[in-house]
Amino acid sequence: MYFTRFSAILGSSQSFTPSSSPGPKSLEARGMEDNLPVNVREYQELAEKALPKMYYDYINGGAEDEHTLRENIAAYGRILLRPRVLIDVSKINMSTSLLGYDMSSPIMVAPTGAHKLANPEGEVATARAAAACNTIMVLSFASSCKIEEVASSCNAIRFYQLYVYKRRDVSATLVRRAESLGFKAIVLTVDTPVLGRREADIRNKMIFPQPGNVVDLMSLDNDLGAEGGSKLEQFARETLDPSLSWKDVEWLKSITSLPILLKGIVTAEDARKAVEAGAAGVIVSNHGARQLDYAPATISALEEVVKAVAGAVPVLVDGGVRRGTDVFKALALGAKAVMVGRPVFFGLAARGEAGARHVIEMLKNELELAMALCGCRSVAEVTRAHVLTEGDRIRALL
Ligand SMILES: Cc1cc2nc3c(=O)[nH]c(=O)nc-3n(C[C@H](O)[C@H](O)[C@H](O)COP(=O)(O)O)c2cc1C
Ligand SMILES: CC(C)CC(=O)C(=O)O
Repeated sequence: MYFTRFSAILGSSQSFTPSSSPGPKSLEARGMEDNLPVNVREYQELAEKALPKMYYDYINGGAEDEHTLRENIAAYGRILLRPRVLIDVSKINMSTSLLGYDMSSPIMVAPTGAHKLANPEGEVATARAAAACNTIMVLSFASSCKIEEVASSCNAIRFYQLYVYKRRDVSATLVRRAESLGFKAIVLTVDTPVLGRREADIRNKMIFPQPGNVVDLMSLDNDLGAEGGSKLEQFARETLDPSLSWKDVEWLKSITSLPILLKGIVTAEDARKAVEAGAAGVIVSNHGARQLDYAPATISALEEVVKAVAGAVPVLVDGGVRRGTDVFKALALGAKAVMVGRPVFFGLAARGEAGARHVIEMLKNELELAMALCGCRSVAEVTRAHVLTEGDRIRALL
């Protein structure tokens, strides 16, 4: 259905094939080929046309007034760049590594649930796109595809995102499966003890397909939502454990030897606790503004967390990254890497695996350009001095 709608938009003969000489200079990488979207915003427009409203609203929406949703993007816009000139930028190296795993750039795929809402191939297509871009994908606990299908779809470095369910055995089983299937880390999401209030989903009576991994492990009420409202909300109420606390990090450590990253931290206090608890990494995230409205924009919270962590573990950030310059700003403020959620989902909805891949490649190309124009030849050369934040401007006036 999605492809039929999309074909009408883009022409059914269009397909994105990787350039034989990949690199920032190729026309395709610059998005100059006929009709291909040239930026994330255009992919979002295509996704909106391709998807049923209920699914587009689920993917795009945020919590309550969507203040934080707007802020996640707007706060990037308030950070200015301080380019340095007359530096030889004929060679730019964007590569980096996380927990010892190499990536071609500091742009990773955030865990987002239910990719079959966007494309029949679901997370298998996303995983292939991430693998083609040599980056790490974090597979959602709420994936449509089974973890085994994704693991066997391609040779890539993958992390596994975990929700702690009331049924601890279900969470524990999936952690063990991830470990045995070669996933390299567990990303424990800590900002969702209960689901945020997503009013578009409530209005649309959002139907959330049961996640592929969960179907066999527990019986869920198929008639969720019979009283109206969002089925996702009822699914979350049935499954998520609101008693999740710091002691559960200990529990998780007791059932896996994989490194554990905590996703959903936006304060210095919690960042310090995460390090004390033995986290191997901290992910500054507000869940794409889908949980607590009026939580800070993640790029505004990043520096506080980076300072609190003081280099003990890597800090990642997600939320609102739509441009390579956003990635650059996050690096300058101390992030080891960024994760992108909706942009990849939009690419997948618009053009399947090719679209998801093109979105990541576009962001990489934009980052490369930003680095060149700021005089940075490697990610290590991107420093705090390359950005001017609102805080900097206020301090300069005092
Ligand atoms: C449709 C959708 C589904 C998501 N599902 C999950 C999930 O299953 N687990 C999780 O930890 N975060 C989930 N997230 C949050 C993302 O991991 C990430 O924090 C967020 O999308 C980043 O913001 P961005 O979409 O602006 O890039 C989801 C986000 C979206 C948009
Ligand atoms: C609660 C999950 C099932 C999905 C999720 O994390 C999300 O929609 O933000």
